[in-house]
Amino acid sequence: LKLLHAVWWKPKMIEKKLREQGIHGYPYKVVYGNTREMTELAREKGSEPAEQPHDILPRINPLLHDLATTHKKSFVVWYGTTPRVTIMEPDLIKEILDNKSGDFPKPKTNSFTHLFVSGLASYNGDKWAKHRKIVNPAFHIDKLKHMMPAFVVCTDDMVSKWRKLVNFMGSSEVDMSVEFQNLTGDVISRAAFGNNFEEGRLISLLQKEQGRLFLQSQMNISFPLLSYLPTKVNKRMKHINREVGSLLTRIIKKREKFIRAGEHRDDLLGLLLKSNLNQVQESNNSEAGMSMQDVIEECKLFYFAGQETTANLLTWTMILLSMHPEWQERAREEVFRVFGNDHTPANYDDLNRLKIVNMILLEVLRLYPSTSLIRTTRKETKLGELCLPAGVQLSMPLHLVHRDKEQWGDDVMEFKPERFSDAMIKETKDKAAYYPFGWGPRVCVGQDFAMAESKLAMAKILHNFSFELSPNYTHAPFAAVTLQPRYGAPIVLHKLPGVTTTAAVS
Ligand code: HEM
Repeated sequence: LKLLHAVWWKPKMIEKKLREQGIHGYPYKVVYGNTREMTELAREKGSEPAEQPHDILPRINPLLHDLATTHKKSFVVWYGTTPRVTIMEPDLIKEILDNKSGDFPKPKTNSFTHLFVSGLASYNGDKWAKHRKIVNPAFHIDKLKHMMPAFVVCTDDMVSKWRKLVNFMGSSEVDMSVEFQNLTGDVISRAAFGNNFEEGRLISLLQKEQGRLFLQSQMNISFPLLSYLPTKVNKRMKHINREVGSLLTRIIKKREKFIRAGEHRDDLLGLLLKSNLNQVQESNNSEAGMSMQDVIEECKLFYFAGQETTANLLTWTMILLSMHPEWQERAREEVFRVFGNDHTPANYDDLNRLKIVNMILLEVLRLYPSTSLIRTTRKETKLGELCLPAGVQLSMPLHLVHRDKEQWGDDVMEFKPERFSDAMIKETKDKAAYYPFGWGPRVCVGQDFAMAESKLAMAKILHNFSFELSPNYTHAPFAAVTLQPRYGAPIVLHKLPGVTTTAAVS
């Protein structure tokens, strides 16, 4: 009876309540929900060429596209027995993301997901509040300023390597998605672990493999129980989890020893441990701080939350600037105008002078953001005029809302960085029609970190190279937590005339 209730009665009741409030979708099917339709539609329409390159939804999620075209604002999709209601209206999105009383928590993650990622991003309630309070100070702008040398070293390493390739061949084809995964992994390793950079790099590689295996395991949406069986993939994931755990334990213990000896380092780990210690001392309560396991989870999260997201932002920026060479030229002209022939940005304040580069990054984040923010209802909850039953997931898909004609106008599918001029940013600031870094109390803790890293990398690349899409590039974005180019991002780099090696890399 319990099983029947869970797989038939409960979903049917929720479906009825949603339908009564005008929330429609594909009908619920026992156990599978709409996963079969999703797979079939993806197979059927997923490879159809897009009319406009940035009109990507019909390809990446044909079911969502179909429902959004028919129902416009709110509709439901069944992931197995879980209903997921899509919310498109900025006022409602703001109500959900701004909620401070815990009415819309993040969905619970299972023990298998914890192998890959846990920490701040998946907690709710008091645990989230405690961790957020401790993690926040480590990402403060004043602290970021001290991390700039780490960003500069990693970016210079990458640019020097490219210059060698280009100098040798005249021009060179590089897969940007691979290069930027390496760059952002190195930046986090250096910014987080300073002197323990090499161990950090190993963690980065292992976490990258863990991400790939996790994604592979999630592809089995038709057989979700596979996640729990001792398959080769699952065993490897458990092994990586242990390995990363012991690497991080060693680094953290070493660092705690230094702190006890009065020696402090201003990298993310040092700042996190210091903030943790302050919290315990101020409240005179050891429970107010994080445990060793908690710190390990937060460090792992830095890789998951900060590596691929930033690598994607940079990868799509290179692709879009290759598709729109007039903007590539405008951005390069700005970099040379602001810094001259012999310099590139070297500190945090320098980066604020790059207005056009900033506009470009914001427009790339509009068109190619992470996929969706998800919250849930634990009890019957009011949202605007709606009364949502318990157990409903709420999805706020960035790639859909960022492409809503009502919010952005008829040219919504066009790449137009001028949308993000200072005046326009002010006008749309309070409207949750643009939220690439989330919104409200759970807004991305690393957004200034990511923007600084991306502006620096783009400034140095523009200062050294011109670039274009390789004939081997196929525009096929696909959604796997973040939006990625399915077949990589091969781009041809050309040496800029008249730029000397030392000046270019300095
Ligand atoms: C372009 C790069 C990035 C993008 C697009 C991005 C996007 C986001 C978004 C949309 C959220 C909110 C998720 C939600 O509300 O469900 C988020 C949260 C978060 N991000 Fe980022 N992020 C980026 C870079 C980073 C970096 C570099 C770090 C750290 C090194 C980071 C750490 C976090 C953490 C810890 C959270 C969880 C915050 C919380 O729940 O309180 N992110 N990010």
